[in-house]
Amino acid sequence: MTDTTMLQLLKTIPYHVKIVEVGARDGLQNEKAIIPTNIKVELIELLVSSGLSVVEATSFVSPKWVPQLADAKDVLAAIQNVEGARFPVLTPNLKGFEAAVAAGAKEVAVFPAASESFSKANLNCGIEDNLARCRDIASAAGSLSIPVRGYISCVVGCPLEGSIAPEKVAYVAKSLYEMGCAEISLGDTIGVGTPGTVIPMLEAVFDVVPTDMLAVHFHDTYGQALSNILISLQMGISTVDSSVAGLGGCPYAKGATGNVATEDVVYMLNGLGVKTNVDLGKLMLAGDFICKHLGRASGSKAATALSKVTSHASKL
Ligand SMILES: CC(C)(COP(=O)([O-])OP(=O)([O-])OC[C@H]1O[C@@H](n2cnc3c(N)ncnc32)[C@H](O)[C@@H]1OP(=O)([O-])[O-])[C@@H](O)C(=O)NCCC(=O)NCCSC(=O)C[C@@](C)(O)CC(=O)[O-]
Repeated sequence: MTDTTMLQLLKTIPYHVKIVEVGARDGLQNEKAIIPTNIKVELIELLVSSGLSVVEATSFVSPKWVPQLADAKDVLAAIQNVEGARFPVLTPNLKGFEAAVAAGAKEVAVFPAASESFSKANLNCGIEDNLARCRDIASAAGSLSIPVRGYISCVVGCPLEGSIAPEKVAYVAKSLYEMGCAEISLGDTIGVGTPGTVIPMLEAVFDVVPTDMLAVHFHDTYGQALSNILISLQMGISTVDSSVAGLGGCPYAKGATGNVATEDVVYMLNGLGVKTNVDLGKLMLAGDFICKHLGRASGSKAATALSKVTSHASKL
């Protein structure tokens, strides 16, 4: 292939991609054994030192629903002086928002679903009631100049309802946009999407929200995340959520495995010549650190392969 053909194929890919690291929140929320706060804090510090500029830190949700993140206040307190990144936190209602602000949060995220059944399973209320809660948070955040990210779960498929129509996603995206969300992240919560379902979903959302306000959030249950990210980049998306070592899974989405691994995303973007400002070697140290603590192998194919190459090379 000539350089010109390659450039033609890649010309719509952005020059720079912002990675939103969700490992410390989405990655850990499903872990059964409670992880000590100092381990979470050290993970966040290692992630920041790899160059990641947005590291989602925790959630101010009910500890009865997500026991793993019951130490949200302590995590935020411990990272107050960590510089170099923003630390958004999830807030499902005003109670969570107020607790987050009191703990020092400077950015929050609301998280409605495009599926009525998943909304009830995850938040104990339907889409409309939850959007009303999101509006309350957006309004309270607006008066404190706190930016709000809006996540939409189940953008192509739901563990309870199956396929989700693109119009449903566009409806929730428009609602989040109109209430003033600064960024809207489109989540394939159970990782069932392929470019065949992601393209029509993105097209529907592009009709109602400016493309530069959108992010994509893929779980890798069916091994489709990188192809879904690539097609999203080709369609103009330049913000990608991912989780170090591919940690993750939603406690209310049975069977869903981890998020796409940040190391795999960075490896692909490096290969495409796209800037991320993330040092892959330092990112792998963060992945090693948390995998050692969890006592399991990394879910990142790139990190696994690169560490074998490195240990092989060191023996030569
Ligand atoms: C929304 C609720 C709270 C409703 O849960 P509920 O049971 O209906 O709440 P409630 O208002 O009846 O309160 C029940 C108890 O929770 C307390 N409570 C109430 N709110 C809070 C709060 N904010 N922080 C701390 N405590 C809280 C409240 O004070 C009360 O305590 P009690 O009187 O029984 O001792 C619950 O359903 C909840 O916390 N859900 C969150 C579940 C969750 O975090 N799921 C994972 C998120 S991941 C996701 O959604 C997908 C995403 C974003 O990653 C994208 C993707 O992957 O695609």
